[in-house]
Amino acid sequence: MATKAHPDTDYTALPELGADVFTAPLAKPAHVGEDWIEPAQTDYSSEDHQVWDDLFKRQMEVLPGRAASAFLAGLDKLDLSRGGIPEFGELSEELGKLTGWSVIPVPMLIPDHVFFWHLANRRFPAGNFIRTRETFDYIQEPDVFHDVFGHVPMLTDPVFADYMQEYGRAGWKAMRYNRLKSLGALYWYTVEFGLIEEADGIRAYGAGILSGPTEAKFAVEAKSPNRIMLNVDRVMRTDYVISDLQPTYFVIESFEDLYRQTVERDFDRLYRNLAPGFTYANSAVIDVDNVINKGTLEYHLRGGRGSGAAPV
Ligand SMILES: C[C@H](O)[C@H](O)[C@H]1CNc2nc(N)[nH]c(=O)c2N1
Ligand SMILES: N[C@@H](Cc1ccccc1)C(=O)O
Ligand SMILES: [Fe+2]
Repeated sequence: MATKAHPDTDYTALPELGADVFTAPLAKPAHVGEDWIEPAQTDYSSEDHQVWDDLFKRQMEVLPGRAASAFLAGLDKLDLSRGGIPEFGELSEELGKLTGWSVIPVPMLIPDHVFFWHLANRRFPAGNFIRTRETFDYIQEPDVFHDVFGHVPMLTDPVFADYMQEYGRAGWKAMRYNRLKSLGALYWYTVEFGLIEEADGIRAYGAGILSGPTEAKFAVEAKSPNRIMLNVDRVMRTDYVISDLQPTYFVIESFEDLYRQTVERDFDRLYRNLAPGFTYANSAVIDVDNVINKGTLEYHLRGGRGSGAAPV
């Protein structure tokens, strides 16, 4: 009989789901296996590569002075400015030398437990496809530009790289406590939309901020959003929107501080005390908050995306 991996201690084999570790199934395309890895990266057209180059150029016009230094250093270390959609094999080779991570192609959003399993093994699942000109400004599904440009440079930072692996390891426990949404909020407010205090001011390290020009400006310098120091107990109770700019961003002092607040703390007690849903609205400022600046929320009060409100 095949031995079954124990989700909290053995990260080598994909654990089987059961009544205690359950996530909603996603329709798996027939050409991928249980690991959801694409047999090969897409054979991109020259237009696909051109879309990448244009997205890259647009980001480089806004990121200096707004992106975290770890991110900009990562772009450099991986030579991501050389043009065209990176080949994942070559990219993994370079990244592997730096922090032991690799990048694997996946077709779309993959099930939570598979996503966690890859992260726990220092494999970053990246969307294979690239957006088109029609969806140039905004897509909801993560494509290769969001995943590779936005996430992969941060994986060159040794502390952040460890945090990502530990996040993957943390997933199954959260599932057993039925608190995946709470852990998901932590991912959202750090990995996707995190800000960091640097000597020259606040900078972005979250991939959702760094992969688009509007949010890069909005998150770092607009008057609308709240900017609050990260507090894990608070963030894991906070709702989030996936379809618009964030009303609130959470700020870390350093990646070491993020690591201390999360990896070096046992979440069991926290999970036991968390309500199954969210307690705080994504625009709320509450008593315990260490507020850097309280936003006007003007953008959201005017109706947000689709209303024509300026992201100010
Ligand atoms: C909560 C969980 O970490 C998150 O929703 C996962 C699920 N599956 C994913 N799948 C892909 N391809 N990319 C992602 O960022 C995620 N995120
Ligand atoms: N230390 C957390 C795990 C964790 C690591 C990294 C990020 C988030 C959570 C736990 O005991 O569950
Ligand atoms: Fe992402």
